[in-house]
Amino acid sequence: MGRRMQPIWLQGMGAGRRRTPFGDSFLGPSQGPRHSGTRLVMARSGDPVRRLLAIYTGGTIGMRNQDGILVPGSNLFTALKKLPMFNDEEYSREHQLPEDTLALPLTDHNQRIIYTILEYDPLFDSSDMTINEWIRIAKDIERNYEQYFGFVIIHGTDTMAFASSMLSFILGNLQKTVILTGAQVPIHTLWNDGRENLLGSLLMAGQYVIPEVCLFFQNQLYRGNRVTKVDSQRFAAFCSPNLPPLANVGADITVNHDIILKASMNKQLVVHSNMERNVGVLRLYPGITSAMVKAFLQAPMKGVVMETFGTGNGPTNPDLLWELKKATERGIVIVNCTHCLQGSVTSNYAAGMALSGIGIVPGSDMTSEAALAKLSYVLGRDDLDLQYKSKLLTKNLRGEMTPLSEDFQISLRDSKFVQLIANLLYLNCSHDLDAVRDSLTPTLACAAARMGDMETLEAIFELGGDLSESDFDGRTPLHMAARGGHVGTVQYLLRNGAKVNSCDGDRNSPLLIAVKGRHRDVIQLLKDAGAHLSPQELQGAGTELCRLAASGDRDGLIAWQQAGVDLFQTGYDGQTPLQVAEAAGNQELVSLLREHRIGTRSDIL
Ligand SMILES: NC(=O)C[C@H](N)C(=O)O
Repeated sequence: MGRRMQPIWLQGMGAGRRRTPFGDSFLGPSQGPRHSGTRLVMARSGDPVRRLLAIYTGGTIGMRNQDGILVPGSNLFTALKKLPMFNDEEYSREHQLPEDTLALPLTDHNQRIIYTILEYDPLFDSSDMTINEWIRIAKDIERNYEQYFGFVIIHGTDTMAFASSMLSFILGNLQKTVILTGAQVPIHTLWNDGRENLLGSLLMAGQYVIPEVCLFFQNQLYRGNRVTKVDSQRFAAFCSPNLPPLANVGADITVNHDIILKASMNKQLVVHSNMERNVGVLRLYPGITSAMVKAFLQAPMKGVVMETFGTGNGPTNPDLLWELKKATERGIVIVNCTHCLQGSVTSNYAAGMALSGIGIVPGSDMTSEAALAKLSYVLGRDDLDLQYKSKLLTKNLRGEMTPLSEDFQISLRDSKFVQLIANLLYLNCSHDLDAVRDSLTPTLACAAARMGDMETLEAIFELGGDLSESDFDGRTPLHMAARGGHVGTVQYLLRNGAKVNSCDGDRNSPLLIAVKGRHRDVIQLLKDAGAHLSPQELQGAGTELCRLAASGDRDGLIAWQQAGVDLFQTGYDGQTPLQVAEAAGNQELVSLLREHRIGTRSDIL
């Protein structure tokens, strides 16, 4: 018997070897080709294999013709096994690949890519896909995240732009390549686009680290939340009207490195499965009546993408505007997107201004698919209040929109400056900047919290920053928000992992800082979240209370009491605050403290 090799699929990534995708991301000049002057986001060659998971959900690509009708077709694996471009038979045999796994022939750069097919049962025409199926895909990616280098999702084209938009929001902190693809003509027919699309997707996902949800079709790799289906039959079925492709595949591959999102380093993949289902799309048309709009906006509707004319205009009919206004007042979030294929909503026209004046959120240059997905994601975030959700919708979260130009008009004293720096660090940096980012993040977050700037905190959090980390003085964003008395920010931080009793370099807890600032609402929030003053903080409390009593500082005393401190302890000289107030002749305070002592006015203090 000849010597048997260890199956190759047990080596490399599959054997549990961990690597940070970005550790391997950039191909230097000596390591391989550069294409068209762009820096490649390419996996370093020389690794024995790259393993991919191909999730087959259905769609025309695998369909079979039954009596002249196309129906979803199972067993894509067997079809691919017969095609040499998808199956290096000799290699598979020699390396004993498992039943559901195939190897591509070696790439031009000697990269071996093997892929496992996970076939859904039942398979779907994509017209039947819903948020439930997209969450299922995301969970399958999560379950298999460590074992695979990248992921290809084989999906019907009809709703693929919705799927790629939804998945871009469902999958948080993505560090690996996820590519959706499919076909206009089944892979089993002689002349089809399925082979090229699938092969291209496997090659891109197996060779490049592009930490985004992408869509590959007709030699172009697009950002998934920027695409829309524009042709029901031609092979060039998709376009990305407001963002160039991330990569073009021809004789050469050109990767548009500058626009590829930066991965959130050191963050775990998060599947946001709490997507709001009660969202919809309302396309305005000339003469639409207020009664129709009213009917559309009834419960259970929670969020609506409203497709408007041109740069975001709609009829100025007062009845219709009234219905929209009533809906926004009821808490329905409406995002204004243009029904034009290309371009952005602006506020150039009076008709557009009328819409923005009634609480409708401008959608910039988002596609309707992306806006719907974003609404579903943002409205599903139970940790945010409604006002903040509306604000978040105007922010660029996953590269789905070009930020509004006002976001770039910053000054050094403006909180937008902090936000811009955070964005630059997270979205555009090379890995040399990772260390800079890690050391600057707590400082940026503290600066934002000090200003009560929840937008920036949310941006930092969304981009993968940890909001519980302390700056060089040991202060956390919660300390800073408590100092500023920013109730909403404190609430937000507590919901997003802030440690309620952490102490800064001076051993002050957020609660003590709030007490000193007399921020009663913040004190209450912190107490409700389990905050307490430490023994060190309580040590000098008696003396501090006497000092407050001497200066007649009623609010100061109330703040200490609210934090759970007994007002009748003694100061350094054995006197109580009541005795000090008596000695100072402060009758109002004396009577308040007396009543407090006998229990009748404890509510006042
Ligand atoms: N080309 C296609 O895949 C269309 C098919 N009806 C689907 O979306 O599943």
